[in-house]
Amino acid sequence: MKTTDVAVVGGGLGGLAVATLLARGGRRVVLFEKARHLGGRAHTTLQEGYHLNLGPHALYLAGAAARVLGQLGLELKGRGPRGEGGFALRGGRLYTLPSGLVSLLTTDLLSTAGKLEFARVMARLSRMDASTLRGMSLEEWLRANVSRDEVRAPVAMLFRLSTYCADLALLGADAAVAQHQAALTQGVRYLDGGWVEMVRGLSTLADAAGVERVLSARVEEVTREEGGGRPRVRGVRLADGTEWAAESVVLAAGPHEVAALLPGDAVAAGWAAKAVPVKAASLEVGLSRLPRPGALTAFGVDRPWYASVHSAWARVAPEGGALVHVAKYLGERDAEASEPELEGVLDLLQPGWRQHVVTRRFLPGLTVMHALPTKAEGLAGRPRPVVEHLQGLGLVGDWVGTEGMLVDASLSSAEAVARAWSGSRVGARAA
Ligand SMILES: Cc1cc2nc3c(=O)[nH]c(=O)nc-3n(C[C@H](O)[C@H](O)[C@H](O)COP(=O)(O)OP(=O)(O)OC[C@H]3O[C@@H](n4cnc5c(N)ncnc54)[C@H](O)[C@@H]3O)c2cc1C
Repeated sequence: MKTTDVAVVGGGLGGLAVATLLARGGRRVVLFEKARHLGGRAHTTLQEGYHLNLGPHALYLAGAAARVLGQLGLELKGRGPRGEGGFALRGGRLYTLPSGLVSLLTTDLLSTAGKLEFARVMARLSRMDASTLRGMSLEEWLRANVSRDEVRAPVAMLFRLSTYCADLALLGADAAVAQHQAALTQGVRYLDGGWVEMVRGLSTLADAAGVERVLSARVEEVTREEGGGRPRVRGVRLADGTEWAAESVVLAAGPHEVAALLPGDAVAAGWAAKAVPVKAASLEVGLSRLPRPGALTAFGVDRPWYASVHSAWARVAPEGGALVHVAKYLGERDAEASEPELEGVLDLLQPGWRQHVVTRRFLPGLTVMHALPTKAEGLAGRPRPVVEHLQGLGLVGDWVGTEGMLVDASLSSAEAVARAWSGSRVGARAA
């Protein structure tokens, strides 16, 4: 049997980050990834010179991921929108936003009274202590705090944009407001070369720290033993039968995968049972040129749509070409999207785009986040990164820990596991 100090299951951004942090702390770390390549949902495909992420991806510069990447020493190039070329989309019509989303105040999208209320709500949101909103859904918060329907719709649109969630009746207001504040404080960055650059950067740092990686290696089960009252991990067993002994195991995968790796574990089964995933449909289009160079983003106000010319800010298309992402935020009310529906959004933003298509891809049901922080539980109710009922087990992912959503939660939980296990031998066995 092979041995290591820590076995990390999952080679997405969360698994790579936790493996690097633990290896830098002096652990022997082996990372197992079932796919042939690292990256998970941060994978980017190079198609005809266009760098296609799995849907539109933006790094929140004030979020936990940017903080952890900075601490690791990873610099990522790219830029984010500064408000130019933006439109609100309502009733099949585009409304110009002369200087970005704040300029909802200057369009004819809202009445004068609506503009005043919108400004008041935005100011209030930026100052709020999000943790006081625990137990309330975002929809309840909107109903209690925004009196006009014409204002509620664009405010809801901003929340969809920063959280990816369309189910505002389920989404906890604490998590949503914290994410909205992170998105607005310093804005976002689209990455040159796509999110695979983050994967490459982290994987170089992991190599330098001495992490051993095993690709095409599906872990089938976390092996366990009774240990003086509380059970503890013993290692992992791979699908090909190979066993690794490890003092600790970090599962950097989704809740259903985690439950499958821990058969008979009622706590893990409970995490999977209650997880409400956040889904999106995505149409990516590589164009030889943009028919309307000044039309760069469209935000759906009455429909959960979003379109953005990422190549206007990041190097993700060949010289002269353009990469456009169109997405639909899926939820209970709008559970599906068709390709023609998303094409229709692009028809509004970039009429004539069909004549310039070089490459395209439609992905109807991507999992953006494994579990949305619910009204009942909020961020505080998510599973903890260091698991209590099974010694030596850590969890990393966008459904774990008390900080952030999306990749911010993944990297925050990676940091929390590494911090908790630093200093002493990770979950060391009793002598
Ligand atoms: C359309 C879309 C848009 C997004 N936009 C944004 C955005 O704008 N901003 C943002 O912050 N985030 C965004 N995200 C989310 C972001 O991509 C994820 O939060 C992040 O990539 C998650 O990383 P992870 O390592 O936690 O999980 P994953 O990337 O899912 O990695 C898990 C890995 O574990 C592996 N694995 C699972 N089970 C096993 C097993 N048994 N054995 C071995 N390996 C296993 C998988 O193959 C996978 O590689 C978006 C996601 C999508 C889909």
